[in-house]
Amino acid sequence: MNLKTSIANNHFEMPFLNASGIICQTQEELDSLEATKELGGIVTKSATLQPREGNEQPRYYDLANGSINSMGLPNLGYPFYLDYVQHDHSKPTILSVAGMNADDAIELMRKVQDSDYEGLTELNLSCPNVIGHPQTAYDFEATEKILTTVCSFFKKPFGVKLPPYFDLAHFDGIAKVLNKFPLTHVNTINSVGNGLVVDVDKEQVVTKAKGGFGGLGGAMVLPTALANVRALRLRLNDDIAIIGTGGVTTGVDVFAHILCGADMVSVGTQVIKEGLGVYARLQKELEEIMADKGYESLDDFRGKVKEL
Ligand SMILES: C=Cc1c(C(=O)O)[nH]c(=O)[nH]c1=O
Repeated sequence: MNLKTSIANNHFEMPFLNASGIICQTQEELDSLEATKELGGIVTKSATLQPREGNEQPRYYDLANGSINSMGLPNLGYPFYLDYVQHDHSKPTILSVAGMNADDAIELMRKVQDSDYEGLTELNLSCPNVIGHPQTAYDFEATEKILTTVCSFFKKPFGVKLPPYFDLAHFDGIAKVLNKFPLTHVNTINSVGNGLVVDVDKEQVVTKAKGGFGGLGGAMVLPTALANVRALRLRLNDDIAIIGTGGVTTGVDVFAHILCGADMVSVGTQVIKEGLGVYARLQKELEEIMADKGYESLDDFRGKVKEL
């Protein structure tokens, strides 16, 4: 069974990634990803110009059908992650960066351009939990402006992390902008922003920042994630790969993401619930489904979801 895949000239033995933010903030966490042989690549926590503590606790809450988080971009600062990805690794890395504003985002990309890092970079335009800051990629004009400036100097492979869209006109709008730029990939979706979970027994919300509003992940967002993967696959230039993120709990979900067009699939909430052993289960379940259907490689079914 061949599970190999690629993004631009980056080749992955396995189609599985960790969702940025999940077990990828510290050296120890990143080393545990390196040691997980079923993981095709390592995605770093989104790095900011300055280290950040993040939002007050509680900032993560587990639900039967997913999770809500309001982490607030806690990270060690971009120098740590930029140094980490320049060391030798057994698998490709994706350096995630997130500006607190457009100028920060551009400055971060300049830092990467000026480094010797030649792997993939992912510009996160969709963090929903930074108090007082909107999710950039909901503003198509601002997104185009940032990417125009970045592409005027950034000559290395990079993609963008997108929020979920919920309107066909919005899929059209963001694809029209992204198709203007030489992106290696888009990663869709980030968490579904500004959900609210209420503990009825205590009659209160479950996370502290922003009055309890936070990003939703896990099983409950799978239909939204699949819609975004499918909609963007149908609209983006063929040379822009898609990392499908959101709602993956089983090999069936991985198969569905790829069937909708994903080149790789990243897992977030389920890693928190189950640990890094989840990847061995997902690989086994995906291979069983492929064998049942007579598929030898991901290319045999990628993007071939049928309409009625
Ligand atoms: C980078 C910040 C993000 C965070 C966070 O650090 O709060 N949570 C998410 O669900 N998505 C993000 O992109």
